[in-house]
Amino acid sequence: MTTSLSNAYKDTNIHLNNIIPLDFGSVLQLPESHVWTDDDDSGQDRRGRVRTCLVRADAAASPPVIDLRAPDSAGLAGEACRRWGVFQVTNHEVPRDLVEDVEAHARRLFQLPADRKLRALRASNGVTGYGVARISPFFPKSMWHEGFTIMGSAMEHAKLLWPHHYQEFCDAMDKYQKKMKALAYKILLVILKALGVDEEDHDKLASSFLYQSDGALQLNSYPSCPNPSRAIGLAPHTDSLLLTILHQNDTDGLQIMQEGVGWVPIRPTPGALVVNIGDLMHILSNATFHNMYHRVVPNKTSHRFTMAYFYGPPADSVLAPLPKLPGPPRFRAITVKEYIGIKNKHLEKALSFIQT
Ligand SMILES: C=C1C[C@]23C[C@H]1CC[C@H]2[C@@]12CCC[C@@](C)(C(=O)O1)[C@H]2[C@@H]3C(=O)O
Ligand SMILES: O=C(O)CCC(=O)C(=O)O
Ligand SMILES: [Fe+2]
Repeated sequence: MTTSLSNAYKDTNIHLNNIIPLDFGSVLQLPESHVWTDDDDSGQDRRGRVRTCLVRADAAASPPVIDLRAPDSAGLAGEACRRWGVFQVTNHEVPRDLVEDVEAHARRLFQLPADRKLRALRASNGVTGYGVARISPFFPKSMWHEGFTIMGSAMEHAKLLWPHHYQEFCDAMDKYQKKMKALAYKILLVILKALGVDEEDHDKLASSFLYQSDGALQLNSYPSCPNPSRAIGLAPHTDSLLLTILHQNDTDGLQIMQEGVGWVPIRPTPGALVVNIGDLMHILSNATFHNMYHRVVPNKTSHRFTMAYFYGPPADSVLAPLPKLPGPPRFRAITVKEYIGIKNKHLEKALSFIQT
C-alpha cells in the first residue's frame, strides 16, 4: 500500500488499550472477558445479534460462485454485488500451491508461543504487526481471534518472530500480495464494467486513481473454542476499502447478514476465493452495491485460518459516486483518508456522516 494509506491509519490515532490477544493455547474454558451476549455484538447498530436469526445453510439461497473466465462474469458479478455484496471466484489464476504455502506460514506464525508473538505486537499507533482486530475498541467483549497485518514488506515484524528464518515468510507474503493485487485489479475492472464503466471510459474517468489502488494483507486465526456458541471470532463489521479478497481454510465460520433473513454462512469452497464489497465501493456505486456486513463465529473442534487482502485507492484520492450512475448522488465527495478517519471514530455509522 502507498505509504500515505498506511499513514492514514496511523494518523487517526486510535489507541487500543487492550491490544494483546488471549493466549488461546493456555485456556481450557471460555473466560468471562470473551463471553458475548446478544447486547455485546451490536456495536452502534443493532443489525447483528450474536446467536439469534442464524439461517440454516440449506434454508437460504447463497451468493454465487463465478468463473472469472466465463463470458458473462461481469453480469453475474454485478447481480451478486447488488443482491449480496459478495461472491466467490474460481479460475482466478492464483496458484493453489501459493495459497497453501501462505496458509501454512500463517499457521506457523499463530502457533508460535505467545511471548514470541508479542515481540511483533503492533505499535499502539501502528497498523502492521500482531494483535487484536482494529475494530476491537468498539465492542465490550474480546474476540476469539488473533491477527497479523502486513502492508508491503513483512520484514520488520517477521525478523522479530524468527530472527534467523524470516526470509521464507517474507517471500511468500510478497508473492501472495503481488498475485492478490493483480487479481483485485482484474476484479475491479469486472465490477466497474458491471457499473457501466467501459474500457473507453477508463481514460476519461476522473476517478482514474482507482487504477492505482494497492492493498494490505491480514492473516487471521480463530482457534478451536471450548464454548463457541457464547463466543465471537470477529464482531460484525463492513470492510472499509473497495473490495476484499478472502481465502478461508476448510473450517466454517464466516457469516453475512442478509436484511430480513439473518446470518447466512459462506462455506469454504475448495479452490475458490471470496470477494466482498467494501464501503468505498458502496460509495462509488451510489449505494447500488451492497457493502457486506459480516462476522466470524468460532468452531468447537477445528482451527480456522484465513487471509484477507484489502484493496483501496491512495489515501489522498477523492471518491464520489460515479457520475455515470442514474439518480442523485447519495454521498458527498470525500478523500480516502478522511473516510478512514471517520470510520475509525464511528465504525458502521461512518457512511451516515457523508450521506447527502
Ligand atoms: C487496510 C485495512 C483494512 C482494515 C484496517 C486496515 C488494516 C487491517 C484491516 C482490518 C482487518 C480485520 C477487520 C477490519 C475491519 C479491522 O478491524 O482491521 C479490517 C479493516 C477495515 O476494512 O476497515
Ligand atoms: O476471517 C474471516 O473469515 C473474515 C475476516 C474479515 O472479515 C476481515 O479480516 O475483515
Ligand atoms: Fe471483514
